[in-house]
Amino acid sequence: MAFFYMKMMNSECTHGSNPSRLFLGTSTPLNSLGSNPNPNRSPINKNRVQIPHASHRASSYVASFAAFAMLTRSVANDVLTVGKELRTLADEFIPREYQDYYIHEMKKIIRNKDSEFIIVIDEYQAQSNTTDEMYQAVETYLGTKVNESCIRKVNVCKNKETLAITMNEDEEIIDEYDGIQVKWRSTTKTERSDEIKAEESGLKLHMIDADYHESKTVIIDNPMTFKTLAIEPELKKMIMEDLNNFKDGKEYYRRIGKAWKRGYLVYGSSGTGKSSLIACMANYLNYNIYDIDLTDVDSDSQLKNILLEMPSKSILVFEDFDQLKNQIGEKTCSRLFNFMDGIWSCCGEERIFIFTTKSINALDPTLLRPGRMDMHIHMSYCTFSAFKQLAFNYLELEDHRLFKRVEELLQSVNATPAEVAGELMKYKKDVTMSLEKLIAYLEKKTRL
Ligand SMILES: Nc1ncnc2c1ncn2[C@@H]1O[C@H](COP(=O)(O)OP(=O)(O)OP(=O)(O)O)[C@@H](O)[C@H]1O
Repeated sequence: MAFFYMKMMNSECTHGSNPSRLFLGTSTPLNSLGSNPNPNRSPINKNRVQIPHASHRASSYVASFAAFAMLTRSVANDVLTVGKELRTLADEFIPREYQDYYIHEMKKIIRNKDSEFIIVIDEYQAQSNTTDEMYQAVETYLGTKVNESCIRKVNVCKNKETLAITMNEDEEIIDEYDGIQVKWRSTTKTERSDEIKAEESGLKLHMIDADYHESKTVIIDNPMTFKTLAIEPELKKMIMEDLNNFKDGKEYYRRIGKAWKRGYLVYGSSGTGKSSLIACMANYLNYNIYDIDLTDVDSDSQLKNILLEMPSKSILVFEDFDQLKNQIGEKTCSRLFNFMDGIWSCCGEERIFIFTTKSINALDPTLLRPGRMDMHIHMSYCTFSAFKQLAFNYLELEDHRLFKRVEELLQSVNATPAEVAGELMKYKKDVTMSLEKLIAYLEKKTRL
């Protein structure tokens, strides 16, 4: 078994010149200790585990590492008794708030027989921009293991009057813990930094399953912005102001003692732009969208793990919640609400929850309870001002003699923005023809 300790540039961080990230991983399937690992397989692409950021003293983490090695060994020795072993060892060694997390991860690894995995430890905590204690603990520990014959970097820690000797790049350290040989490696080469660059290049939709594997990540090319979204201008203004207040609200939320999160209920018929609004919000805030599959969630800790795994600056979407609720059942639903309202909601910051539904009447009143959803957004059928926005988007048209007729028709017929956009797109080279076709379409609807 080998652990990898990788140091790498982290373009997410804004601190100093070389913020780092540690990777601690196995290169051997845990259930087959002693078998030959494939040296060509990079551990970077395997199960990735982001350690929840620290609030404990460094010594807890050293204990966690020790426990981790023991857990790994117990898994390798006896898979059948692993559940019990994990719980006992976790009780003994792992800080309480991380126990479920560790156990969940270990079980995941065991289920996946050919598993390799990595634990990622960032040098800086994303939310508070302070140095991560676990990172420091490992770095200090490795400082005692380095090969003294090498010339190396010595860090003088401000305020601490201590010298920290750190590993050189690409240096390997063979270590042993309780009979298990481990290898630490430090490197600046980073597949992860390429990944991060890719992440930064577009709006991403992450689909997370109940085992909170990030099962699929799709880069969505949805350029919808508040400039192009066709809704009533007052509503647009209200949503944008709300998002601005939320984004700048760190101090405010802290002062009033509330978790820095916001819930939106977006409702309206199919084609009124609910998904477009979500894409628009994500583009505006530069957040990623997480589409979470809750159908297989069957315990509190599983749900907690999924939700705690969500990074800050994320939008968690529960689409067609009335239907989803039928699939996931009452229990999961109330677990979700409890999470959102309860103490756990304070873990993680800058999170937006969006629930959508085609019919607000089909929703459980508990979701509509005051204080649960901060804002209810009704996506209406196409109004005249929404039509003008669509005409501008699709035909670059600000005014036309046929607008009057379209306005009259939209007052008496329910047409969604998607329907109107569809008609406008058909003859985009001839604007008059395009409007005439739209008018014919709306007139036909009035007769239905
Ligand atoms: N308000 C809108 N502004 C601009 N374009 C819109 C709007 N509503 C719908 N569209 C257009 O119609 C398409 C479909 O809309 P969208 O998927 O956002 O509707 P929806 O309400 O989420 O529908 P569903 O409930 O069926 O998922 C969008 O890709 C967009 O091109």
